[in-house]
Amino acid sequence: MFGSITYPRQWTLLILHLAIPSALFRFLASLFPKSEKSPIAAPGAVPIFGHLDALIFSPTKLASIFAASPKHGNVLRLKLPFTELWIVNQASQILPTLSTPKIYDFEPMKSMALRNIVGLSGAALTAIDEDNSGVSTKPLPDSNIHPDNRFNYLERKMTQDFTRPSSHAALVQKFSQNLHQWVEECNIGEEWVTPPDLHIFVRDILFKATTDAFFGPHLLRLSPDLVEDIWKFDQDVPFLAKGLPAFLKPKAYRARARCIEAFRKWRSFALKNGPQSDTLPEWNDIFGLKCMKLRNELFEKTRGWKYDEGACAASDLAVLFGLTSNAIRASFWFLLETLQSNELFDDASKEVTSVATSSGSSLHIDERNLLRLPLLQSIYAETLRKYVSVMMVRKTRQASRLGGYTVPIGKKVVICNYSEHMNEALWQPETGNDLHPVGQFWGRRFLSYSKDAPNTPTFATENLGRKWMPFGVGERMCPGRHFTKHQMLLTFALLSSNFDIELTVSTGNKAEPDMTHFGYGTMGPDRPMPFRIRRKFARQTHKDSAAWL
Ligand code: HEM
Repeated sequence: MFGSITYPRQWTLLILHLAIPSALFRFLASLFPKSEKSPIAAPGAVPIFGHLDALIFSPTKLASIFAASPKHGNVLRLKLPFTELWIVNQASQILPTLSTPKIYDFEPMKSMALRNIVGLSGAALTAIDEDNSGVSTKPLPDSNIHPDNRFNYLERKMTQDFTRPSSHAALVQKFSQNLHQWVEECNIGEEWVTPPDLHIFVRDILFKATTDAFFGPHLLRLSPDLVEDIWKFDQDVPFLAKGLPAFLKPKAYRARARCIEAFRKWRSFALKNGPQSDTLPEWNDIFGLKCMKLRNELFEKTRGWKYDEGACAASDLAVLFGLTSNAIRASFWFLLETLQSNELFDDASKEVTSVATSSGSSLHIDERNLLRLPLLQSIYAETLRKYVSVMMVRKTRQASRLGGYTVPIGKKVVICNYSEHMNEALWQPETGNDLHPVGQFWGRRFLSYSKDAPNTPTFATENLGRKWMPFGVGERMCPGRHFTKHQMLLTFALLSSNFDIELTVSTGNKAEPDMTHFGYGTMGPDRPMPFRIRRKFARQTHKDSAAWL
């Protein structure tokens, strides 16, 4: 109905509408002296609008503000016309902030994300907002919520059931089985074929393998277009997250509505045909992982959720988004970066060979040992260091001391892993001449060489938690991190050992991160990466040991 607003005049009106009252408020506030010292403003603020331009229109500028911020202090202010966020840098401030949920609360931010990104509203959202008991087993001290109404705690507990060892084992086993099946059955033969983009290629394989493993095969069977719609929705998540009105970008809202509809369809099918909870296996092909059924049982018990199929479907969409968005892009970057260096690719392939055997007609990878390979782990860690940027936002539940300042109640603080990941001072290599600036990918950055065994490096984990934080830190640290690592390493292992893959891009035409996703997780590539691919060996001919790799 409406076209997306891209006209400068309309944007200007919108901004003035937002900015003038707040500028007036700031002027009045400035007449009264402040008693507390505030942190200095982050670089790049302009009069009246502060950092609004960077936050809304210029993610590249925002990225440089975060990258430069550690030089200016541990705590800085990101100024907006009507509010401000405090940026928190350096492990000494970040770790306590993210590990003290009774002061730094994630729930209001999660509620805002669910409202803006997946469109949750009404009584379902109220159940989230009214629960101030936190997500630990023990409710927060100032909460008087009845244990049965601790929706946020219970929903998180049911969802994170997928991290229980036997549930995780079922997930990775299904994922691995799906990926092996794709390798066996895809129509890539021994002649070169030339798909137009490595990212789309990897994305499509992994999306199906992962989604079928988590939700069972019926979600995509009932709604095959979800394979496309999810990425249209994903592309516009940064727009949706800002809570701007629908008429500015109707296509974003339409893609989201189609994704939610796909979950409605699946839920109606699964609820009719799924197993009862007293006989719940770890995985079944109707509901997928047990956690999806457990979540649904909670929805059925909770006021505001019980009869709201739209809310349940929207919440399931949030799970799919968390499951696929970041990890799949990261798997693509892992493969791309390794393909871009012959030396790195050869060494990484040798490592894969060391844990591979052929059994009958198919390749067997010892996945447990795959996850321990030092170079592969280093490439995985470097991929996440370079390509993940997540803004972790918290709201203070009470006043507190932070980096020498008093942070008042109700203040939003933001931690972005990118500030640490791009802080040159933290990432100097041990060997002085061998410099690898933080802006460049260096697959061996996380290897440690000992004097006794200089040719057998290990994966360096010392002090890692103080500077490498793609999955966050503390209570809300990502529960999908183990699956992500499994996915990234296995994808590389299976693709590199079964296929010859060559990039066909012209020299210098290297994909860079698409900064429109800055702050929202793993950034995608900013351009297509054409390539060619052929099967290494004819199907059904893997007879002997891994010598053919
Ligand atoms: C490269 C891959 C991934 C990255 C970089 C990533 C990053 C993160 C980060 C930084 C957080 C914490 C946010 C905060 O503290 O504000 C988080 C939370 C979360 N992630 Fe991931 N994630 C990835 C993959 C996954 C996967 C595969 C899943 C599987 C479902 C997942 C599910 C979740 C969930 C459910 C939470 C919320 C945890 C809670 O409420 O306590 N993530 N993720």
